[in-house]
Amino acid sequence: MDRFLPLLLGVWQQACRNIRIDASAEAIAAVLARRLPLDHLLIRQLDPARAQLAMLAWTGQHAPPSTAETTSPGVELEPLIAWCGTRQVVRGPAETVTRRLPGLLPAGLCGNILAGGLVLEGQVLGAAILATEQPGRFSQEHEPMLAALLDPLAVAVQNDRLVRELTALREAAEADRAKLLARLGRQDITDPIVGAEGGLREVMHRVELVARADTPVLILGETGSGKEVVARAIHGRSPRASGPFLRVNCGAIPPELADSELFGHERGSFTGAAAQRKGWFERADGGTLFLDEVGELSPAIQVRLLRILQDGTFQRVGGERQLRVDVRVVAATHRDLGAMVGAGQFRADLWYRINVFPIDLPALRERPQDIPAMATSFALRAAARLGLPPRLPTPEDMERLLAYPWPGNVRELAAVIERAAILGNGRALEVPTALGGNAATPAVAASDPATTPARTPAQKSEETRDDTGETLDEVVRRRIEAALADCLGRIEGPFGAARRLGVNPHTLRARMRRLGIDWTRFRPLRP
Ligand SMILES: Nc1ncnc2c1ncn2[C@@H]1O[C@H](COP(=O)(O)OP(=O)(O)OP(=O)(O)O)[C@@H](O)[C@H]1O
Repeated sequence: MDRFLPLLLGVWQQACRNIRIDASAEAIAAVLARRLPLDHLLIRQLDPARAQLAMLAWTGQHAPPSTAETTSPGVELEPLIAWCGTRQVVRGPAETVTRRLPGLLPAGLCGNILAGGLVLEGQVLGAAILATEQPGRFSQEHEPMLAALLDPLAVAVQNDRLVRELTALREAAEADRAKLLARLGRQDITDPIVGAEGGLREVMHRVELVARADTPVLILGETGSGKEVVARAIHGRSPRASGPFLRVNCGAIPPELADSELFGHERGSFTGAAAQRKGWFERADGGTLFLDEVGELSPAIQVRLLRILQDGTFQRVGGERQLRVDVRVVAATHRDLGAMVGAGQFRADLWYRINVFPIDLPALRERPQDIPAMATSFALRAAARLGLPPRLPTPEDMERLLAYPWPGNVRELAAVIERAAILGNGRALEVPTALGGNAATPAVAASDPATTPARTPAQKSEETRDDTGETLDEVVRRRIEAALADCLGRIEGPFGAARRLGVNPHTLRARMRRLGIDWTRFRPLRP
């Protein structure tokens, strides 16, 4: 073995330096040619599971134009796979080797052959074939030499295989991403921030200031005003941008699961904990964790959160080990956390910790100058998502949009524009119908919207009916119908009527049955 050491070292170096097999085969062949008679080095890949044999590399002057040759039909691969597994070296004229191991040599290869199987961690990968065009040039002393070289050659094949797998996975992930973005009508996963130069100028200034620091940020704003968009902007401009950005809706986690959701659990730590699970903090390691609706966390979780914010350590539920993560926390709430602290509902020490750098996000009605650009951007996005020709709001539409107080903020505006696009079906944007009669008249808009408390469309219909003399059932019917119209007939889910009305979907369905309300009437595209 010692006499092959310089050769072996040279081949290992080339196998490790070159990731793709065509490059490593060329480099290895050049090293081998200094010690061996060699015209061609061939690397064949064997896939025992699919019974496939393919040519990975073929070096030398008379290499074939393509190395894509695969198994000839009818070739029985079992004996070849078994031989590769033994890692024995064969030597002899091409015809003799072919008779002994059918399928090993590609058609057209003649001369003298030295070949051995490539195996890594017990898995048969393929075979390496050394060939000279003149007969009889390999001798017995070359056999142990090739046997010693089979390991680095197997590593070269494995590197190539792993790179191909990674490339295929990356391409599949990119294709999925492109497909999903096309369905969302976007070019990029991050939302373009409309209004960055307008109503959000001050917000974006604060985002730029804080992004590069690693301090916690607290974003304060009404529901749907764009708190997540701002949190993503902070992450995207921070040194953690290439790390994960994860959003947790603290209000949606059942209190009894909050501990395990945020910090993970060990296997068997409670009934149903069948396997170990990483919590949100661990999954966000190296990135940003966006704790939305942070005011909804229970007092017990607030204590644990304070600890992880103070020293970065935590324990999984049922675990004894102290774990450490490097996570930046961006929290958000639509609640008045200061008042909650005063009322004893939120820990003062946690509030000080997350309130280092608050960002106040104005409600949409406080920045009407952004509405035209947003409506246009959402109209284009809706058209792309729905596969319709782009239709933009008319000046009259803009007036209506500007007159409406947008209690649901940007999210509501996006939903109205999408509804308008669906209703218009590519001909126009049906903004008046999409606003569903809820749009404030210019007279209403003239009353100072900034001082008008946010009202849902359903709330507004409630206010006007007092003097109409409606029965209770009629009132309920009107509210349900208004919510269904707003939610395009959807009952369940985050954008469903049940959520909007604050009732359980089962309760809503039961009421609808009793009142004879047919949700299909509210679906925009009825067959
Ligand atoms: N400035 C903006 N430019 C473009 N789109 C925006 C902007 N602000 C918000 N949006 C869009 O409005 C919708 C709601 O935004 P986002 O989810 O960030 O609001 P939020 O305040 O986090 O809501 P919630 O309080 O319900 O968690 C999203 O679809 C988002 O893309």
